[in-house]
Amino acid sequence: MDAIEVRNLHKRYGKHVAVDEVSFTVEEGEIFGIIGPNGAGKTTTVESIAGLRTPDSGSISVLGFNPVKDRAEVRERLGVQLQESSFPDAIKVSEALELYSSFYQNPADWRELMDLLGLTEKRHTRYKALSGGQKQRLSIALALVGTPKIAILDELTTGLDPQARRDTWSLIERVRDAGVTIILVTHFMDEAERLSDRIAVIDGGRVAAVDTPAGLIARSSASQQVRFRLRQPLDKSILTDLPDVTSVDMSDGRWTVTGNGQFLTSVAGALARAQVVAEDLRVDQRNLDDAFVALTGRAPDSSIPFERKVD
Ligand SMILES: Nc1ncnc2c1ncn2[C@@H]1O[C@H](COP(=O)(O)OP(=O)(O)OP(=O)(O)O)[C@@H](O)[C@H]1O
Repeated sequence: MDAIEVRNLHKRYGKHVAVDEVSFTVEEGEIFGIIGPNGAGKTTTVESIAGLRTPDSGSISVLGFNPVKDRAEVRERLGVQLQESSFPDAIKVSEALELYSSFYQNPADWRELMDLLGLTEKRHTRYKALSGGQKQRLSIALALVGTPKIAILDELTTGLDPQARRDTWSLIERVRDAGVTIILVTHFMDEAERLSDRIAVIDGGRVAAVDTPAGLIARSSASQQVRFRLRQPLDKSILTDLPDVTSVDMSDGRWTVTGNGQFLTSVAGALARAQVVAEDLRVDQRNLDDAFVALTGRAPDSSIPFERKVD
């Protein structure tokens, strides 16, 4: 069964169309990534799924419920970590978790969650005194405290240092393994590629593509390169004649072969047949960044600063 079905979602702010006929489905138990340039309509889309914004037209089903009409049912089953969580400055970590858990019929053990998110030492600390990373982890804990069937995580690791990001990724995988369906909105291509089962690329309010990370990468037309050195001489035509090889350059003993499709396998086979050994071999892999550029014409925004965790 689909956990979420979004059909022809449309939302405008004044004259500005923020979301334009967006459709996709999220399967139960998957991590569904949403990526796209700034202002693409990602937050508007996920906040509509959570019932926090009312679409102008289109339909949304969350586990069979309508987020606007069946608000209580959706709230009980869907947890949201919003981009800018704002809590009273004076509230303490444990108080926030206890308070939020009281909103749900079947809450998680908030002390366990606090421990899982590495916040136990900070349980008596007031919200305003938390570091950016700690605030972020608290907002994740609050999204999970209602034992939701679906969690929406918007900018999951923005503000976290590299180690804390990796810890958070492991946590999210554990949450998914426990059966929670996750929608992950992110600016980080490595995060989307590592965590998502499928990804929707949203650009200018429209869905540009929905596919697995590997499927999106395969769609990007960018070619791949392999570089190596050869001890023995090699007739260049052995490589240029290979299928899928588009160019071969050699200078200072360093070879650069560009191609697509299965060209790496053909190059490796040709070198083996010629009985030459490649040294210092380096493959420039295509990744989700390339797919993002191919689909949106823009480079992903990787300039979001992170804040050092102060523990
Ligand atoms: N409440 C609002 N009132 C007016 N315009 C809005 C409002 N919320 C969003 N917008 C505009 O709608 C468009 C989509 O915004 P949205 O926040 O959904 O995009 P986003 O993809 O989440 O962007 P970002 O990655 O920067 O968070 C943007 O042009 C934004 O300026």
